[in-house]
Amino acid sequence: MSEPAFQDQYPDDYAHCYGCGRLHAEGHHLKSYWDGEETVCRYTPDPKYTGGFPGFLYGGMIASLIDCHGAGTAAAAKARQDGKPISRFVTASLKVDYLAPTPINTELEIRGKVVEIKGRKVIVDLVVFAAGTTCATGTVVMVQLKEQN
Ligand SMILES: CCCCCCCCCCCCCCCC(=O)SCCNC(=O)CCNC(=O)[C@H](O)C(C)(C)COP(=O)(O)OP(=O)(O)OC[C@H]1O[C@@H](n2cnc3c(N)ncnc32)[C@H](O)[C@@H]1OP(=O)(O)O
Repeated sequence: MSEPAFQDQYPDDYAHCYGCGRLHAEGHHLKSYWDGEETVCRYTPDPKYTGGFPGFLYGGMIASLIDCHGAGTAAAAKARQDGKPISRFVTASLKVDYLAPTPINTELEIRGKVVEIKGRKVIVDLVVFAAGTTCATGTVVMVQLKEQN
């Protein structure tokens, strides 16, 4: 992973996201990278993000992981296709299926796969793994900001 994370390539004006903006003082600072044709993001949730009972992550945080890694994946895929620097995408649609409880204090692996790039729209499928178990899957529709096109 010698290339900078996708999020570390966002222009400064677009790097303030709570989930993944490098310039957000209190955010999660998620980092996404290429891994062959897929993308990967690793994150170990803190117990303060506990869900309904101890030891497990709350669903909103899982959605955030899918959302922000999906946005990074869309931006990187569009940049790679067009041979241009990374630009900023926003979430138009976010779907999550929760398949198994997701532990905290365990490194999670979020993997992304591009389904479609059409104009400013990129669709990405995502999977959240914990110690080899598939905990959640998701699909996002990301749209490139017009001023970034
Ligand atoms: C980052 C900070 C920037 C700040 C400086 C700039 C400000 C500029 C405001 C941007 C807002 C930022 C918000 C904060 C960033 C988040 O926190 S991201 C999480 C929350 N997301 C949002 O708040 C996004 C709110 N939604 C929107 O702004 C607009 O609906 C969108 C998503 C930009 C799309 O609008 P649009 O650019 O007019 O795109 P549009 O031509 O309608 O659609 C493009 C394609 O996407 C498809 N599409 C659109 N919506 C959907 C949907 N819901 N489901 C499925 N497909 C869809 C369309 O069908 C179309 O597909 P094709 O026909 O080409 O196949």
